[in-house]
Amino acid sequence: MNIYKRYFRKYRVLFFTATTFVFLESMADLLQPTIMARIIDEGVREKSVETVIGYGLLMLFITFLGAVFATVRNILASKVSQGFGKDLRADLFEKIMNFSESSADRMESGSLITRMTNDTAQAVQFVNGMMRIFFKAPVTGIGSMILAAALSPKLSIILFFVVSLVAVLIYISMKMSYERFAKVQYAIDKLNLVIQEYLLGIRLVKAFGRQNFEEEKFAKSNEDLEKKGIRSQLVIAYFAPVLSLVVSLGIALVLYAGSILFVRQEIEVGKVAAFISYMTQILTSIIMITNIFTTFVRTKASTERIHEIFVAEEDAEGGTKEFSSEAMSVVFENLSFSYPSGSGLYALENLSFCLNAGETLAVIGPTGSGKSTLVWLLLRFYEGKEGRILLDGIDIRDYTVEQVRNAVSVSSQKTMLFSGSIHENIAWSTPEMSPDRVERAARAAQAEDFILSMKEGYESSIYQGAVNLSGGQKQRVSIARALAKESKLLILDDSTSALDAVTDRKVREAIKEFKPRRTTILITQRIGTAMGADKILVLSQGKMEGFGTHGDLMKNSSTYRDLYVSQIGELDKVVI
Ligand SMILES: Nc1ncnc2c1ncn2[C@@H]1O[C@H](COP(=O)(O)OP(=O)(O)OP(=O)(O)O)[C@@H](O)[C@H]1O
Repeated sequence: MNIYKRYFRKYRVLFFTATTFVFLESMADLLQPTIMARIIDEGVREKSVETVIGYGLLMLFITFLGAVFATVRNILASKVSQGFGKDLRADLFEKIMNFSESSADRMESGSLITRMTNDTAQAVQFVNGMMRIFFKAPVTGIGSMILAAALSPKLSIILFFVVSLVAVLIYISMKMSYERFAKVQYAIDKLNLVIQEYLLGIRLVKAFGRQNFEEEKFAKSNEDLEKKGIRSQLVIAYFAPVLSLVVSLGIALVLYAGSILFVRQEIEVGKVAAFISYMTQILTSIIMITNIFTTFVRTKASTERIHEIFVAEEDAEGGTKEFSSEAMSVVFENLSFSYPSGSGLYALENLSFCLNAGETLAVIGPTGSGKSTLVWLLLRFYEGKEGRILLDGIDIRDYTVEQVRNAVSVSSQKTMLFSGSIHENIAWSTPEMSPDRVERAARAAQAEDFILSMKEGYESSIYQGAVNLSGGQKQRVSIARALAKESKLLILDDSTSALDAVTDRKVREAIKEFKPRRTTILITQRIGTAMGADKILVLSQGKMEGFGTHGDLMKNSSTYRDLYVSQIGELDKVVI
């Protein structure tokens, strides 16, 4: 529950004011039965109308005060709990933004959404309840016990047994609830994931006629949630009637014992009535405490899930070195890396190559050979296990993560555009970017024609998921966005795969014209794209199969030659 501490500090004044009002409200409640006893014993029994009216008015006044206190504490409780919820969600969001890739791989997005919404809502409810009933129940309960004991020590013996029995029942129900509630939250995670996956691939699901399969998957998760939900509520379903039964038996016993004491003239009628009233207050408080414990148990499970986000690994920080040159040299020295969540096999193994500042490197290799992994390492999403990467001759870990990412622009394999205008998407790295730069980047990415053919040109909207653009159009906007960013290293990760060969060539030529001295890495499966680069790196199963110019590789790399033959034609027609 440590995560509440920092927020508690911020809201402590409002929190204490609210609890003060809760305390005052409880006092008002506690006074009622004693005044009632006076009305019966001093007013009704003595037939004194003035006494009945006097105490009656006092009772009304105290009730009114109690209502005022309750209103104030409700307002304050809402303010504090909603403010806390807003702060908690903001902090969680910030933390998730700084997640290391390993953390992001580990926590599925469906689970993160549940934690950000359901679990925080549970925490908000807990904080709200803490100020509304958490203090009220113990104060009213303990106060009632003291006043009841003062009224009749003998009847208090029955009270003691009833309260003890109820406390034991609550303890057992709490133990049973915790595990079940945690399972409910994980079932919600799973359901969210199924929904999310379906929504992301909705067209594919329909195209493959897999609706039935997806429906079944959803139904299974939905049923699982239903079962776990029922199991978690069964605890309350079983225990609530038992508690009510114990409470009713207790009241019956007090009435019975009270009547015996009354006959023996050891107690007055008003006092028995007040005792029953206090007993009801005590038992209501205990029921409230049961709710508190249920909320507490649920919140404990939710808090642990929120806590997991807060302690997740963040992007590594680094040293303080700064980039000096205009373009960036890139050196890999015996670098090996395997994904923390992967099979344990190296995604890149003992990789060494050197790319001078301003040069273009093409990385080619079959699928799964480690091409994208190289990009993630250059962006410091992951750290190499052995060996090192040098940027401008300095170990990548000696720069801050922010510096490295500022110096690199990337157009990734999975094109992702954001809802907003085309201009906003291209100028995404620098919102105040001049329209001229945006248009130049669009021209270089061969995107201007289709942008201008749209009704509102650069101000045309991109809908969520960029559903109103074709695959090739999305890729071109994504390339323009990478080009427009002021960077020293440009990485295009298979980002011209949806373009025809002519447009692909035009894009490559324009990239160099746009910023001639920018180091560029082109990741590709196409030999035609790789051929024109200053250097080509051939990867296969994470290992370097060749490195050099097109001519060098045609002589020395059988993998490269095979790729060439498969894509371009027979070797005897090849001019090396
Ligand atoms: N997040 C990840 N967690 C675990 N393993 C991964 C992860 N990403 C990639 N891998 C594994 O690392 C290896 C290299 O993957 P990578 O994406 O770098 O290949 P690639 O050459 O870019 O492939 P493609 O051309 O298909 O994009 C593959 O075996 C892949 O299964």
